[in-house]
Amino acid sequence: MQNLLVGLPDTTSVTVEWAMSELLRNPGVLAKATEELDRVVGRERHVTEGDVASLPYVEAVVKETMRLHPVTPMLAPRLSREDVVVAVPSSTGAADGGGGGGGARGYGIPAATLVFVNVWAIGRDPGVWGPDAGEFRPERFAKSGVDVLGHDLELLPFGSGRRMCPGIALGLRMVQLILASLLHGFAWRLPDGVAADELSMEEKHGLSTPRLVPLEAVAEPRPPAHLYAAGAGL
Ligand code: HEM
Repeated sequence: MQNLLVGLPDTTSVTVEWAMSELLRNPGVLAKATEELDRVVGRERHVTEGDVASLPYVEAVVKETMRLHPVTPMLAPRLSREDVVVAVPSSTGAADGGGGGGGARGYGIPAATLVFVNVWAIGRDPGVWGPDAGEFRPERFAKSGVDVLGHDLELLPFGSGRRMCPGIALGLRMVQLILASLLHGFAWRLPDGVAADELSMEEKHGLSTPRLVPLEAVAEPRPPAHLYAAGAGL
């Protein structure tokens, strides 16, 4: 059933809308991403897919968005095939596991248990991300090497293992390219009278987590007017 919930339009647009929301609430981050685009792409042409690999700060913005706002807060359910103890660092205060791991510290999970992995909670856990876990700070990825490819278990917006998202390459590339194009093509601000700290960040809870209320923002052209003609600058 999970593949009914995911796919291109919803997953990518939900992620881009959260990214834009965070950027509008964090003008310093928005300015830094825009500066990177001006430096790498300039203002005389549009962003192309080939530019994405040269935009590490935009990539970090996407990762930070996926950390705080994973499209599917719970991964597809798993069923444990055997007794297992999931080891955890002692700082989390987990009890001794009783699931067949010889008393190792961790969580004992008996065979045939339905397991839900809450990536939303993992992404906001100060025990994993530090005391600023609730802040939108793409810089945290500058030197960390943590990626969204399913190997780093603290960041699993596309899941992990055999059932991880088969659309990851397309989905990731689309989010990066759409976001870069929006930031490069327009100067963004909140509507008059809406302060950054007043912007609603409430989520609609369900199998996916879009914004509760649609984002409203004002866009003004940045590059020269002739680039907005159909097909120009590509
Ligand atoms: C930003 C974009 C996307 C995100 C964040 C996303 C996220 C996810 C997640 C979290 C899962 C569950 C993985 C697990 O439980 O380990 C999933 C599964 C899946 N995704 Fe995506 N997805 C995205 C884009 C796409 C695209 C573009 C496609 C298809 C073209 C796609 C097709 C699927 C399918 C078919 C599954 C079910 C796989 C299975 O159950 O074996 N997704 N996705």
